[in-house]
Amino acid sequence: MRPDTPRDPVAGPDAGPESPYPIRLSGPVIKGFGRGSKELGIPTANIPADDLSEEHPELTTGVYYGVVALDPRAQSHEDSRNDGEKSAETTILPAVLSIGYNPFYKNTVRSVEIHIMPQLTEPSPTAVAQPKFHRMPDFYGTKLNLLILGYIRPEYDYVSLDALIEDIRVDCEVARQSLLRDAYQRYIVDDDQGSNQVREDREWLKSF
Ligand SMILES: Cc1cc2nc3c(=O)[nH]c(=O)nc-3n(C[C@H](O)[C@H](O)[C@H](O)COP(=O)(O)O)c2cc1C
Ligand SMILES: Nc1ncnc2c1ncn2[C@@H]1O[C@H](COP(=O)(O)OP(=O)(O)O)[C@@H](O)[C@H]1O
Ligand SMILES: [Mg+2]
Repeated sequence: MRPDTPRDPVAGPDAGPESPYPIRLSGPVIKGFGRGSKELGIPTANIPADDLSEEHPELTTGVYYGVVALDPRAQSHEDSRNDGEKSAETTILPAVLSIGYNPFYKNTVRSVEIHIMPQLTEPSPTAVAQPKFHRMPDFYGTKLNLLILGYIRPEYDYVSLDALIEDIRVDCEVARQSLLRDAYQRYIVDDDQGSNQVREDREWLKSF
């Protein structure tokens, strides 16, 4: 059960991601249990977790923050004349995610669930007590690239659905404040100050 202790406003070192981060994950967006939007009002894009134990044994269950990109070609499907061309612009967006068994729901299989947040230049919808979590048009089947930049907390069970929602709201704020630091914003905004490694990670994020 969640301990009754105050939450830190940021997670991870100010100087930037520390080993083993950043960690790269990618996959098509698949169906989950359909609870995210319906029960919690928090949509989460689920990607397959099958190869996680072999490919990333260092990724323990828990809540993380990072950045994501969605394959822009999936969004411009109708315009098939452009097929194969990478003309559409890829946007990098902030994200908060959970990896694990959702102890509140007692899942028997591990899932990777990503809640995509609005750009950091927009006001945060989760800074208030009655939040409206960010919602985009559905993008099932679209390939998603995720760069995990830091760890926030372990997964917990909760006394109520409201307590789970409130903790995820705080996760969104922790992720946002963590990503607003210079060394992390570089993964979202290309300010020419990033190292070669940051540039490589950004290139990877945008490669579909
Ligand atoms: C940032 C974040 C933190 C979460 N933390 C927990 C947690 O501590 N315990 C838990 O049982 N589920 C946690 N969840 C998972 C939600 O319960 C999950 O998103 C919900 O069950 C929706 O599942 P679905 O995609 O299969 O519909 C978290 C989800 C997110 C996005
Ligand atoms: N901000 C968002 N973050 C993640 N997914 C979103 C967001 N807005 C809309 N979606 C869509 O909602 C779907 C997830 O909703 P959810 O209720 O968690 O269903 P599921 O159980 O199938 O994962 C995603 O697959 C995606 O298509
Ligand atoms: Mg989901």
